[in-house]
Amino acid sequence: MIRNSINLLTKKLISSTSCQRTRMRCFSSGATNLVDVNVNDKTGIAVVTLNRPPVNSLNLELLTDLSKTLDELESNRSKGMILTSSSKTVFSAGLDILEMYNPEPERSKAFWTALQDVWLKLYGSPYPTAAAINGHSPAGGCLLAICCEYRVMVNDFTIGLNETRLGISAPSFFISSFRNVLSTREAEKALTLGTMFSSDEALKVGLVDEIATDKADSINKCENFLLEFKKVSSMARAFTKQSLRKKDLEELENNREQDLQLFLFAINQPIVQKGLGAYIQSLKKK
Ligand SMILES: CCCCC/C=C\C/C=C\C/C=C/C(=O)SCCNC(=O)CCNC(=O)[C@H](O)C(C)(C)COP(=O)(O)OP(=O)(O)OC[C@H]1O[C@@H](n2cnc3c(N)ncnc32)[C@H](O)[C@@H]1OP(=O)(O)O
Repeated sequence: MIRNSINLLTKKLISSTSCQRTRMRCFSSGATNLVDVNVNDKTGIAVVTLNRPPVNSLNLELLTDLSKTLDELESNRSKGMILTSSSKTVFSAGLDILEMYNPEPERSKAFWTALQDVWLKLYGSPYPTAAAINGHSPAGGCLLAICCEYRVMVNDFTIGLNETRLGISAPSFFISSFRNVLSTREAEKALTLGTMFSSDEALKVGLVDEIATDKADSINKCENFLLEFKKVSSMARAFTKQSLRKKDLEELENNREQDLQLFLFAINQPIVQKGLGAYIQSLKKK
């Protein structure tokens, strides 16, 4: 019992010493630890790192961890969040296709509900958000980035909502957050074609705000953006952001069940299953 307490104390001391060195507080989001969080004590900004190798595909567990993290940031009155990835080449590969292929009814419901939760919390967060996009960011990966208020993308990767290329339509809340960033004209063209933009193309069209040379540079640039809010009342800032995004947020809030049923209906269509099966095979053959 005493030895256990000493072990616990030693572990706490070691972990607090390593965090002090970088003036960071560390906390993990929950049981499965697929999301790491480091809060800079000086700025109050949290770097949230998706950590589900190999490609951070968004499955139920990762979405649940991310959702809990967003709750913690909100209840801790976070000064800001930078979303990034532990992978060297992928920000997030989007929704885990295996969650939609041969779906198990209860799990698919929980999966989609968790995605809705993450979107509502991230898109509507009272604290400022930025994405340090340090790798490819297709579909659901792009969704996470466009929920944020600012995007800095490392060169030589791709980003976009490519759902039509998989034979599915981007759900309505994907579309509304895309239109919050791009003009309706650009959004329509990119969504219908399923365009994946290079970093330079994404900058040109306004899908990202800055280009970075590497991950550290992207985090630095996101931090500079978030620090600008030091001069602004956080209440006024949050109210303004949420007013601008209110219609989109209410659209999903008021139609969650309908959106869930549409998803379940769509993924259970034989033609969608066939397409997803072929897509999984093509990824495996690469
Ligand atoms: C009106 C009706 C509306 C209703 C709508 C209904 C349904 C729509 C619902 C949702 C919309 C969908 C959103 C999505 O996000 S779908 C996912 C889209 N994602 C992609 O297309 C990306 C696919 N992946 C890639 O292109 C590449 O993997 C990469 C990200 C560019 C990385 O390339 P890299 O070469 O580094 O890795 P690998 O390709 O070798 O992959 C490694 C390993 O991971 C597996 N994998 C990759 N992506 C996914 C994924 N999204 N889900 C699950 N698994 C994935 C890949 O198969 C490899 O596995 P292996 O076992 O071979 O190691």
